[in-house]
Amino acid sequence: MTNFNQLGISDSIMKALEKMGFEEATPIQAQTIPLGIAGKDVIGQAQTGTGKTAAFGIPMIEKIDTSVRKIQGLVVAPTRELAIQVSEELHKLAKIKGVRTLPVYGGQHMERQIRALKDRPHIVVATPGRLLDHLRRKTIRVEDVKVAVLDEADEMLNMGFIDDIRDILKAIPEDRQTLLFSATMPKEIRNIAATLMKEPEEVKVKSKEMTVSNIDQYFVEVHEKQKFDTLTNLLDVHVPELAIIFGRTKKRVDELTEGLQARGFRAEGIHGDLTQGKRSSVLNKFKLGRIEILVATDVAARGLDISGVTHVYNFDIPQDPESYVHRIGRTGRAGKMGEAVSFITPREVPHLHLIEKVTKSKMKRMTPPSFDEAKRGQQQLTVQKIAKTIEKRDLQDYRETATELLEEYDSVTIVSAVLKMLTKERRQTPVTLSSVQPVSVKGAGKGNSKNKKFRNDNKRGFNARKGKQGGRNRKFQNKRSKD
Ligand SMILES: Nc1ncnc2c1ncn2[C@@H]1O[C@H](COP(=O)(O)OP(=O)(O)OP(=O)(O)O)[C@@H](O)[C@H]1O
Ligand SMILES: [Mg+2]
Repeated sequence: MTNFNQLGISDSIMKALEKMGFEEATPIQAQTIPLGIAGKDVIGQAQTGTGKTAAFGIPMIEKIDTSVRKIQGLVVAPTRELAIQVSEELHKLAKIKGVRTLPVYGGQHMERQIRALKDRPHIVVATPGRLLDHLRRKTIRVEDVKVAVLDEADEMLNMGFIDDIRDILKAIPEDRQTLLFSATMPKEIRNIAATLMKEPEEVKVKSKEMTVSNIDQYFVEVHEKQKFDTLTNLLDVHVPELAIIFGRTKKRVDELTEGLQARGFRAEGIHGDLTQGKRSSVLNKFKLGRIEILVATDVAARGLDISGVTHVYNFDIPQDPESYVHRIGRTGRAGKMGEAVSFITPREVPHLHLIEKVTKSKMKRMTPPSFDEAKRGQQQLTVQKIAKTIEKRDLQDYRETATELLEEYDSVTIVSAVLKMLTKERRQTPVTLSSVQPVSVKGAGKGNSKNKKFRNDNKRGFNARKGKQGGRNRKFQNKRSKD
């Protein structure tokens, strides 16, 4: 265990860390903060939820000269929600020093954003598309950037973003410091990364598995048509505090959300086709616990740090193993426990094994609960509600009627009727989803190196997600770069 005061951090940030309740540095922080402060380029890889944001944020904040009203630190992150979150975390670390941070992302009002940029923040956290937009319009100045960070570096250097990232980095002076962080870093991506950096120090927090050990990982083998009923049964038995359910496509997310709502769950969906206003409001409601289930595409897979997420369900198994690692990493963060359940159709079993092999982790088989078990789960919820009402002790007004009822019926019959009235009987609402193709590992390659397999699968995953032909791919990039 390392104390932050051993890492050469200045007083104002030390105070911020104390205020944030960070007592000890995590391993990735202990290993990369001194390198970052020393001005080195760093590629940092550590598991999800282990504090990579502060690992790049602290050295960046250290380099900011607050007397100079220019952008000196630039972080690029793949999604809008992540840009906002990273900006907030940096703000917490930097405000005592007087460093001003600004998130800049697609879907936000352009004029307002330009005004905010004119106000000269010290650090900007941006999504790539919108950042390029500003660079082209010359509404952002990056000539004074001393530290550039790619958060979720492998995603940022994935084929869909690579050209954008090159263009962005070209605009920043070469004597900059470049920091790249992610929980996953396939070798081919690391090679690309090295071309953008100066003698980077590679720090990989050693662990046997790519996933964190405090996430219990399960799989449920289930036929496509039974997936939805299995999901609601599981939710009734698990009773998650907050759960994220990942679906493969936007349409799938919409259908799942509607289905869950129809069965009485407080669920809302998030994906790239929604307006930014809707995306933000859904995420805020989820953070506040006003909805209990967030249904999402991979747009919510990376980086999001929402405390209280106890369960992640892969309703559809992700194509690539990295996506699996990031998705399940939305739970089990900062040392807390979490549970991840992946649905596998019988034809997808080989894909499950591939994910296990690449991530070096094992998923335990979970027997799906029966309808009766789910029913008992639902009733338990009602029992809890009744117990809470009893504890409040303000039942005086009801006693007379209760006594009369007891003269007419026996107590078990009365309580059963109350339970029935208060329990959501979900199965009365049938839900059918459009069918989807199973994920397959065909063409994953039989090379003897795991990396090769990983790479192949990774590419396939990319194609499957982002359109197979070059043309469609391009279209996708355009769409994405508008972010
Ligand atoms: N040293 C620390 N002590 C206690 N909590 C910490 C510490 N460092 C970070 N945290 C908290 O841990 C949580 C996870 O941190 P963060 O989001 O930076 O993880 P990450 O490694 O970037 O994960 P991901 O790979 O999913 O992006 C955050 O809530 C953060 O505030
Ligand atoms: Mg992160």
